[in-house]
Amino acid sequence: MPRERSLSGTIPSMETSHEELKDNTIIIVLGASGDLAKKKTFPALFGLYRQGFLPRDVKIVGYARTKMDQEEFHKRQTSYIKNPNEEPELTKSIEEFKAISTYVSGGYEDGESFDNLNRHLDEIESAYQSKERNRLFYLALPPSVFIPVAKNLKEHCYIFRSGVNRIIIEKPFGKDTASAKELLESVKEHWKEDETFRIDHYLGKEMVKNILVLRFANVTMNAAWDKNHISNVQITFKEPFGTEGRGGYFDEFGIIRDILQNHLLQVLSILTMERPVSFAAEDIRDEKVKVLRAIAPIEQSDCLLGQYVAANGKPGYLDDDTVPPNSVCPTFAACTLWIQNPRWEGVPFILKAGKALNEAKVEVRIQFKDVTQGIFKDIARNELVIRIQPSEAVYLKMNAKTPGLYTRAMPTEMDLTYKRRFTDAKIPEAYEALILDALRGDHSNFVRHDELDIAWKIFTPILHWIEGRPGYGNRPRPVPYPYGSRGPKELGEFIEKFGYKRSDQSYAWPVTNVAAL
Ligand SMILES: NC(=O)C1=CN([C@@H]2O[C@H](COP(=O)(O)OP(=O)(O)OC[C@H]3O[C@@H](n4cnc5c(N)ncnc54)[C@H](OP(=O)(O)O)[C@@H]3O)[C@@H](O)[C@H]2O)C=CC1
Ligand SMILES: O=C1O[C@H](COP(=O)(O)O)[C@@H](O)[C@H](O)[C@H]1O
Repeated sequence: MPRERSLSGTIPSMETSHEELKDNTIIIVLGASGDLAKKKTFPALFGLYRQGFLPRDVKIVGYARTKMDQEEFHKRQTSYIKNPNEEPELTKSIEEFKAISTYVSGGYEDGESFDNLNRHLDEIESAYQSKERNRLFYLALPPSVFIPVAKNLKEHCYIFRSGVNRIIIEKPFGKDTASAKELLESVKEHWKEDETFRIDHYLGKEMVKNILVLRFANVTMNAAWDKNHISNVQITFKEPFGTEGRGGYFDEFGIIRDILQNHLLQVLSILTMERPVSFAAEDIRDEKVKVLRAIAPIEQSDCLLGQYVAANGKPGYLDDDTVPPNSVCPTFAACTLWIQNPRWEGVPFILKAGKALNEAKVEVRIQFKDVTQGIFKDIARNELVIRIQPSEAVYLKMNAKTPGLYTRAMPTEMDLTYKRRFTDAKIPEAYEALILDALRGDHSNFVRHDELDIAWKIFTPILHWIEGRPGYGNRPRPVPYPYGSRGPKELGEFIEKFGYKRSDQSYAWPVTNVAAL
């Protein structure tokens, strides 16, 4: 098994398996009756299967408590697969996908159910020509059963000889530093770090993966990537729908645990880490950990919390029957983080996320400092925007001379919109990319245990404050914002406080009519 050297030259304590699972592999999806499996896992598996990326003769086994026959399982398994017959040049059909998929029902706590699952797996494997057997377990399950399932899989379904076992775990990985530690330790009792793949699906998104290339493959970008050139950074997640139907789950977690502590912090770490020695998983993750360790726990005064209320015919958060009345759970949060290292000292990183907002958008907006005034006055700042979704794009807002017989600057942009630039490219779904990485044994885009620990240390104090734990000061009340709005009305002032300047010069995209200026 190859080992990688870390930056400091020492061998990391965890071993990293790069073995690609090619033959004799079963992918077992636990929680196969649930939402995640239906909406993300099975469509991603089908996407990989039809493009020929799954191991030869792969089999898929669904496992959950719900009792259903194979037909019902196949119906659910394929219910979110859009246009399965599109792209006829791809060889595999949805019928073939169903044919390689079977279902076993059983509980999560009792060993007997897992013995039953194991018998089913043994039966599939009895047809193999060689001794090698590989099992990839995907836990599409609520965290309350992670520990018993990880234990039962190890005790009842693990292959001890001639094969590779891997386990994929979905967030949330705990609720604060202490609970995450407990969860990590319990899973570690049964599964080694190199067998464990902790998914943060934002790490599988094309534009998030692009950040390292944009930064380190371009001298121009890299040269301006520090406190001397950058004034402030916003990493924004906006969803145009509320928590309707999911309020019970959401209320226990809130927007900070749902989005900021994992997805946005991961983006931040890639955006700000130093150049890794190589693209090897441990080199990348070592650098991410280093920068995360330089971030101080978030201050209460650096937070703006909101909760949506009914507007435009849409219900408020508290109108959901599954939400406790008077809940003060934030559905919007903006939190400013500070990195205490020589590159980033003094640059505010504003992480903001909200449900029930005016649009669907995830982007990174890097605002550069003012140019020297004198020959220019009130000129717009440069902004580099990396739009993660929808419609992947990178654009640099920059000033140019207004065409014609004027000497006047105007805001315009250099625009790399993916669908225009790469007309025939198929951008993979995040889950497709990550499941393929797990099959290849590549941990680069998965969360290492120490990353997680530091991520929780940054957020735990404000989470305890929001929960009203003793010793954290007065419990905050989120400010209301209307469903479908940009968020709390206080947001503009909050962002300005950290240096963001909204240009009042007219900016028109995609076309500027000079005659109308
Ligand atoms: N390749 C492409 O597709 C390109 C597209 N464009 C388009 O051009 C338009 C302008 O681009 P851009 O300047 O980047 O984006 P926006 O004008 O949408 O947003 C700029 C910033 O201002 C904030 N903002 C937006 N509306 C308000 C408001 N009413 N009051 C206060 N703050 C506000 C936004 O915050 P928040 O998001 O939190 O509301 C964001 O931080 C956009 O529609 C963009 O999509 C431009 C260049 C290239
Ligand atoms: O993890 C989560 O992410 C989704 C948003 O994912 P995206 O890929 O559609 O951007 C969010 O809706 C959900 O609340 C959260 O748990």
